[in-house]
Amino acid sequence: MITTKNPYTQKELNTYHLISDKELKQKLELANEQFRSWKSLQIKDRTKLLSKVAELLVERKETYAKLMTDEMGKPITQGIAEIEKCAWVCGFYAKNAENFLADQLIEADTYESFISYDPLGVILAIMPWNYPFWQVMRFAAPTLMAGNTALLKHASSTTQCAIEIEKLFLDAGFPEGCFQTLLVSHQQIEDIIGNDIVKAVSLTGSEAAGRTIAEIAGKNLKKAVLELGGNNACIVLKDADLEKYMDTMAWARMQNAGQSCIAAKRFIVVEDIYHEFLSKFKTRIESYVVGNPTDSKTEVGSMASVSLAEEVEKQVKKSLDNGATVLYGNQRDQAFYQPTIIENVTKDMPLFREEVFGPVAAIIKVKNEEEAYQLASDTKFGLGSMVFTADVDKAKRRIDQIADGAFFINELVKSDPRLPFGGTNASGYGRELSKEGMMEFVNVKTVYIRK
Ligand SMILES: O=CCCC(=O)O
Repeated sequence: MITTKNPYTQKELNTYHLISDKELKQKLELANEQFRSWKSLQIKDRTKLLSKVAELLVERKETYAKLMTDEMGKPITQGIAEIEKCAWVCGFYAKNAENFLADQLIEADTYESFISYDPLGVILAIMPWNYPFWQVMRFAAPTLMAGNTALLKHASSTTQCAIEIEKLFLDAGFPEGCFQTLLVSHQQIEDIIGNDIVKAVSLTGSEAAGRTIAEIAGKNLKKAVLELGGNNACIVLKDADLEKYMDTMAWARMQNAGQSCIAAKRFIVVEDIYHEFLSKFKTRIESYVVGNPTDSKTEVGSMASVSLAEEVEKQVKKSLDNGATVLYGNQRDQAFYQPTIIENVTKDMPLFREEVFGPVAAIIKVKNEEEAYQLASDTKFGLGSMVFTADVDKAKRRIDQIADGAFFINELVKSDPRLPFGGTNASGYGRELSKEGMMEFVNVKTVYIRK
């Protein structure tokens, strides 16, 4: 049984029953059966359906945003923006899928040779609560367009979002079984991955979840794409344009109440600009409208649950016990955590070492640029890094030293349907979005013809 709760009001929302093993078997068989006809459909027909999904998303954006606000506390305006981004990713793959999937001729020592991109079959997605629509749609759009069918195990706290997403595909005209939401237990997930019908798994979630799913997938020789946690550094060099980029830097941490894998978690600031940065950063953080996520003026709402906020509180407390200091904020009321700035953070503290999934900016002062880059990469995670500097050419010379999946100069790390998205090391492997993301769940088949 799943019970959902509004994190801001603490009111219970709904209860749901998990499906039985027998129902699960039927759903898996339906997905497999549908795969046979779905993969044979002309790509043009598949893309028409995805364009319809994009249309419905735009039509229903207020309803879906309200649902996210209720289930996980996302401010309503950020929910609307999330749904618009979902429509964008659907439009992007509707436009580009045919081109991405076209046979690729490769000259070899024969009459004809080429690569053909075939779907794999039924793909399982395990998705988290922080971007309940976006993370599902960025998986589903390329995966379905490639001719696969999809199963979704969503975070239980966003169960109604999961149900609505299945309905969205059906309403757009996708045949039954193309996209199904599964309300299942952890034990059932293991059975699903082990089932011969399921060919691969995509997980967006924590490092711990990644290790578990990778182990199950590995044992069953199933491909996995893992998009896990991050501990992105935001490097601020002495020539950074603070006037121009302060909003971007602050938002890099506070978007979605800090609950983003790609948020700027560690601000590494060179001493020459430290005081100016901190004073401007504090002014910006103080100015955020916080509180009720249903209010269209709210910028930082509630976190997604009391336990998540308590976890952040513990990480902050341990860091304060070790010498860090509060510059601003650090009040918690149930699931609401005030935007917070913590100074004097050092390498040994949870605020430096661990992923902090809430609205807390850790500030680290360094002597120079060299030390800044060195500390930025001193993490087991590898989702992305960002640097703010006027000398873009110099920053570009650092590209090959950044072992992350992304390096953004004068911009916050963000996802974009046109660009690959994913991490290295403890942030996982594989890519989502762009052509690369679509290629994760296809059979890259060599065709070789003699005549
Ligand atoms: O938590 C992951 C970040 C989601 C995104 O912005 O694409």
